[in-house]
Amino acid sequence: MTGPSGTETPAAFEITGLVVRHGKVTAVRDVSIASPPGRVTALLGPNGAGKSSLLSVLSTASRPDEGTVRVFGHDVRAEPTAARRRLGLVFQERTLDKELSVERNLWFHARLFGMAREDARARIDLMLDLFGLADRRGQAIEELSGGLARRVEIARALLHRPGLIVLDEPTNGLDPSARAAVWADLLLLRRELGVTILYATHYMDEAEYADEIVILAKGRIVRQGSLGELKGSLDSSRIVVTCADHGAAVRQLRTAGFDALLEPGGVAVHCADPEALIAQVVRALDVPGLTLSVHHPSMNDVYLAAAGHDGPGAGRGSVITR
Ligand SMILES: Nc1ncnc2c1ncn2[C@@H]1O[C@H](COP(=O)(O)OP(=O)(O)OP(=O)(O)O)[C@@H](O)[C@H]1O
Repeated sequence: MTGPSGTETPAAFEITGLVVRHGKVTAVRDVSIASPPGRVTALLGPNGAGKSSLLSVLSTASRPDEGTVRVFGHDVRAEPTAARRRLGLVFQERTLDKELSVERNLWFHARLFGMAREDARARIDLMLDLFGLADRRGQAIEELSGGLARRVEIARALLHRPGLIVLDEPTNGLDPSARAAVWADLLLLRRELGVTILYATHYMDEAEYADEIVILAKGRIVRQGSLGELKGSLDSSRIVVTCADHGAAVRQLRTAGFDALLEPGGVAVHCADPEALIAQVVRALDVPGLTLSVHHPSMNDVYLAAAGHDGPGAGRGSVITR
């Protein structure tokens, strides 16, 4: 990738032709993904799709069976220590020492990464401030809520100034308000520190924070793109009509030239731009108790279509305009 000065700047991560096997199981099959610095990438996929196996190789915890993986230009196989120094990791299992204070946990991490005492002290203060943890510095981890402990883990992952933070299901087990707080932290990091983020999640709403979404199934990439691109690839925007006589509504709409379908929630008119057609749909109908609503595909529709299921409206016909 070319930097602002015209010099080549390495990708934050670059995964090429990655294959990961666990004995006879092939968990990741020929996956290639890259990210420039500063981008947020989400990995989605059902259980067993290969997300953790991919993140484990990227984090240098396990080795690739085939392909290459680089972190800021450092090959994880040839230069694992250099790659590791550019990485901040937050994994599913909690790795804080529960009996130690917030500050001691951060301190041990800083020393493990060879940070000088003065630098470590200043950086710990900065992270505690940034994450709203300054008044908790002396508290033992076991006294904190799950959401706060997760914040400490994220603060710790950032201490040694990594350019890339990798999170495997960072909000797993947290309640909705703690999840929202973790995401506020992550988006702040990106804004304030320009950190590149790669995360795996099962929550569809969390995928919407990403610039790039990669959906894996059975070890392969089945969809990839921005949220807008992925939603645009689905033909499931629609106007939904409910009224006292759905049969009459279908007949009237078809007479008017619309491709109307009777669906569980009412009568659907699938089209690329529902807002532009809604007035024509209203004019075509003469039925009691009429209500109309506009639906656009959600991340859930994208995910279900990619995982091989029919989402609401996925793959259905679009409107025939008059
Ligand atoms: N240590 C292991 N030994 C054997 N098989 C494994 C091991 N780790 C993962 N697998 C298998 O590899 C495949 C991919 O698993 P992986 O954990 O990478 O998927 P995942 O997408 O992270 O799933 P989840 O969302 O459940 O965490 C699965 O079939 C899994 O059973």
